[in-house]
Amino acid sequence: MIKCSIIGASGYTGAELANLVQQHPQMQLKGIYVSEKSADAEAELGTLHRRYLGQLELELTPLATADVAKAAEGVDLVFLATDHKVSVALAPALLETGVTVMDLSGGFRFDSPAPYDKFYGFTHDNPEWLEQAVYGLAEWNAAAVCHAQLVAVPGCYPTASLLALKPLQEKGLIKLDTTPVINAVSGVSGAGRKASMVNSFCEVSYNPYGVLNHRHQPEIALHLGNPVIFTPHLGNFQRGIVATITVQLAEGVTQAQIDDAYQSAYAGKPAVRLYNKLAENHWPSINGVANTPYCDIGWKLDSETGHLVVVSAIDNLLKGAASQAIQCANIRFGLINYPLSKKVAV
Ligand SMILES: NC(=O)C1=CN([C@@H]2O[C@H](COP(=O)(O)OP(=O)(O)OC[C@H]3O[C@@H](n4cnc5c(N)ncnc54)[C@H](OP(=O)(O)O)[C@@H]3O)[C@@H](O)[C@H]2O)C=CC1
Ligand SMILES: CC(=O)N[C@@H](CCC(=O)OP(=O)(O)O)C(=O)O
Repeated sequence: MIKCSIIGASGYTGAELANLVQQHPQMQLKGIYVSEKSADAEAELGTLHRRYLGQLELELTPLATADVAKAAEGVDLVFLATDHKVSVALAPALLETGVTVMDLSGGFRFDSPAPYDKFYGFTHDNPEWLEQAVYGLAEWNAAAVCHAQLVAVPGCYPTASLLALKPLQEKGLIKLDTTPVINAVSGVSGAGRKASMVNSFCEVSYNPYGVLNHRHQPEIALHLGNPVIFTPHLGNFQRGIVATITVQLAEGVTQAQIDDAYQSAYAGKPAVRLYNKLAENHWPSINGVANTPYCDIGWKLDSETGHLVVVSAIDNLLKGAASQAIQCANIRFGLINYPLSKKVAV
């Protein structure tokens, strides 16, 4: 049994994680934490998130930053489901205890501090751990995740975008010096549980935001190895992301090469479901992935112009956060592939 604790467990991704850890046949949930002065301190998780009423009965323990090492006592693995700045503040003391850390924030997704000043609005003061952290895109980085003490679980939009684009990039199918264009829409849970004007019910519309300056643009570009134009949109639904991506292919790339790129990249990778065997008018959708750990990918080539449209869909709280963190933990500790293993019911 891998013993786990979760810091930030009352939030949207933290609660999903708590549920997945509790259901995991080879994991044990030892502690769930919130900030020192949290309004939710001592509450049962199932009373905050009623889907889990009577199932998640552990109480949320308040944790002072200075005492964070307590969350590592007697456990093998700590999940950080906290804001970027909080994760950067908490991770070093946890790592010093020798525990493995899966961080769901963007606090360790880059290999240098520079993007933090420009895109995150704070100065990163831990370049050593930035260098050591492994980017946890589970289908692509398993060999490195296997040995990592600190895993930076990718952002939700980057997960959808990278899983769609990497098969093309790795096979050299994207035309040199061109920039894939990613238009993506996310449900409101992507903004977290804390109330704000932006995610207030009456304010949410369908609109772009972060145009040409969203922090996921450099994250996608870094881990793809190609610049991208990324435009996120806020949708008036709870959870899920659909990314519609337009790519200019290299001269002469055929349908067979594209199909082969996706099939060979994701053979034996049950979290990714390919739509090319479905009828032409079937595309990945929010309904197809919400509340599931899957990434669905479909594509269509315009053979006259060499443009490819790729559509990728995930649940932002699962494949975009909690279930991808569990996939990384499974890889790191050699566990069964829960919740994707066919032997275990989800
Ligand atoms: N929502 C999403 O779709 C995705 C989110 N992420 C990232 O995952 C992280 C968590 O996101 P999300 O679940 O949405 O966030 P929420 O705002 O829903 O939850 C944040 C959690 O952190 C707790 N917290 C805040 N400060 C501290 C602290 N100092 N010590 C301990 N706990 C603290 C909060 O509780 P309290 O304030 O009561 O203490 C709460 O439990 C973020 O970095 C986010 O960017 C990544 C991918 C997708
Ligand atoms: C709808 C919404 O607000 N989404 C969030 C992305 C959430 C996510 O992926 O988190 P990271 O911050 O950990 O990268 C945003 O655009 O900021």
